[in-house]
Amino acid sequence: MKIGVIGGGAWGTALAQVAARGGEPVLLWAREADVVTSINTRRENSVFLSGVTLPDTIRATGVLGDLSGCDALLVVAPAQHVRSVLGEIDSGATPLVLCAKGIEAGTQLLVGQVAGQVHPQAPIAVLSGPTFAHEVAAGQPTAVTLACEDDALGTALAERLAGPAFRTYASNDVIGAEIGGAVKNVLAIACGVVEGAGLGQNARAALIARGFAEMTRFGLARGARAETLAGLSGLGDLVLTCSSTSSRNFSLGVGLGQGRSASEMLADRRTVAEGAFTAPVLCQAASAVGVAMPVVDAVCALLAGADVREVVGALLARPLTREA
Ligand SMILES: NC(=O)C1=CN([C@@H]2O[C@H](COP(=O)(O)OP(=O)(O)OC[C@H]3O[C@@H](n4cnc5c(N)ncnc54)[C@H](O)[C@@H]3O)[C@@H](O)[C@H]2O)C=CC1
Ligand SMILES: O=C(CO)COP(=O)(O)O
Repeated sequence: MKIGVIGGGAWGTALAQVAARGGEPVLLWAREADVVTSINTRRENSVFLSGVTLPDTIRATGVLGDLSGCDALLVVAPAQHVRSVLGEIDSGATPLVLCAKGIEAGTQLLVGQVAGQVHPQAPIAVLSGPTFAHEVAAGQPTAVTLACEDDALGTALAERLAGPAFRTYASNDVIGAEIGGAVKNVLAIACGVVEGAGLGQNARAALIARGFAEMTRFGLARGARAETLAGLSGLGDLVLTCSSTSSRNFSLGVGLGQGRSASEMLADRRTVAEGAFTAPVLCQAASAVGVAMPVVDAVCALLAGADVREVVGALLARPLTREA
């Protein structure tokens, strides 16, 4: 199965390396000419994943049409750009494996649903889980969910991408796998705020648990299965990104907690903090299905410039309620 990768950021590059581990050729499309040059001439993506030597079997291209001979495409562009990038490629019925984590602004669609609209003939799969790109690239043990409604295709993809230190768990809950990854990015911002504002470890643990309750309520309302949300792509990824400054979303939250403005921190950065884009869409999507997400609402308020102490005070002052 020849794999193509759409997106030459840190995660697309690490996944190209995963796919190339058995010696198979992998073609990676990158939007930036300097990324294409860096990979093809220096065997390194010095822009988004510096310090990692890539094998000769990974070739980069700036031409999306070059991917047309691939048997499956990993889609690793940021969530808000998936529609436009996929719109530029004529991949027919080639399976698309969505690896971005987010909800599209305007439509409130998960990226797999966006891909299904743009390429109705293509089988859709989702790869998601607790996966910092630099750890995967370093060959450190990692496990992911590979979700696909077509069990045979899902199993084939899971086997193709698995490696000695990269375990893939097959699932057919595509929506569940996507919702975990999208929602945890917003909750990671909240946990970063706790860190930045010095609110303590009790608060962070409470946010992870109550955030997981919000993820579960929203996920069930959108058709996810509870066991998927409690698995690698949900709770697993939530715990990872809510406890590490390696997470861009957590780090953005740390800055917010220290009183910095989101727009200042997001201006001019080349790397993506998906939670900042997902948060406002998630607030609307939750309200559309009648689900309360107070932590997500608080993140939206902070991203819009509200005062940290006031937002935290308002969260704590809500009427007492039952846990479940
Ligand atoms: N970095 C990580 O550890 C992981 C990232 N992800 C997800 O993978 C997706 C991609 O993230 P990264 O590879 O980390 O990105 P990155 O932050 O390393 O790089 C930014 C990416 O955004 C792309 N980009 C910027 N503007 C664009 C535009 N107008 N159109 C198309 N692409 C554009 C760049 O080409 C580049 O590929 C995100 O949804 C992220 O949540 C998932 C798991 C792990
Ligand atoms: O999704 C990730 C790890 O699973 C990466 O998290 P950040 O985008 O917050 O860095």
